[in-house]
Amino acid sequence: MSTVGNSANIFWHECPVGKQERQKLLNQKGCVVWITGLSGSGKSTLACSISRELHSRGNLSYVLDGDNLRHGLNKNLGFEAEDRAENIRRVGEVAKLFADAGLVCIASLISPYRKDRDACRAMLPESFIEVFMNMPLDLCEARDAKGLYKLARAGKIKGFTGLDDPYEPPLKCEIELSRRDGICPTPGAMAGKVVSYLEEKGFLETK
Ligand SMILES: Nc1ncnc2c1ncn2[C@@H]1O[C@H](COP(=O)(O)OS(=O)(=O)O)[C@@H](OP(=O)(O)O)[C@H]1O
Ligand SMILES: Nc1ncnc2c1ncn2[C@@H]1O[C@H](COP(=O)(O)OP(=O)(O)O)[C@@H](O)[C@H]1O
Repeated sequence: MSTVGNSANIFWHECPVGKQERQKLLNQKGCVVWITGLSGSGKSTLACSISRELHSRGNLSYVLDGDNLRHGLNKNLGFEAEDRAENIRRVGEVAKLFADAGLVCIASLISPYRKDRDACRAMLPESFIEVFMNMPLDLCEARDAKGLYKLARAGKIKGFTGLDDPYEPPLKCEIELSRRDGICPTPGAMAGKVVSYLEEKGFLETK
């Protein structure tokens, strides 16, 4: 019997079919690809490109997109630091479940605070791949695909990441994606780099 957080008198129940059996069935190893970066840096586009590439290779993946999850699981959270921290904690726990199911879980969230990302990493030793979308603020703002930078500049959105809210870039991540000679690689090229990394590390087969 244990107490975890506010849950007292709880018991962990083991099931006969575990992660190893699921991985053998899927011929892949569960892991979490965690994509972090500013709004407009290309996180969602990359996440979908990775998922498409994995699908074409016969690997099962699932995308957890910050924006999308805020329509349901995280609809009770705002953008204050503590809400962003809870957002990342919650998504980290869900991602861990997907990895335990044997999937390649692709999480794409701004996830601005290093300590929050590191807490997710600590939940997934040896199976957490942090991908930093290192695109400068001026590029993200020039894109402004959702018009949010314009609204933030006009004072209609307070605490917008990169403008009047912090973003702490990774100090040490598995993969850093950035422009080359001022040119942004295509989503396909970036997805290829991530998938090659997963292959090299043995996540895409168990046989
Ligand atoms: N204040 C503020 N700051 C940053 N982003 C904002 C904000 N308000 C709304 N949005 C929209 O929310 C998306 C980011 O949600 P996340 O869950 O990824 O954010 S976080 O990880 O909790 O910081 C983000 O989506 P992306 O552009 O895909 O990153 C925005 O569309
Ligand atoms: N590799 C890329 N090259 C050029 N434009 C891109 C690339 N990736 C994303 N974009 C564009 O940038 C904008 C933001 O992309 P998105 O994936 O929504 O970013 P985020 O999820 O980080 O907010 C979109 O208009 C998208 O088409």
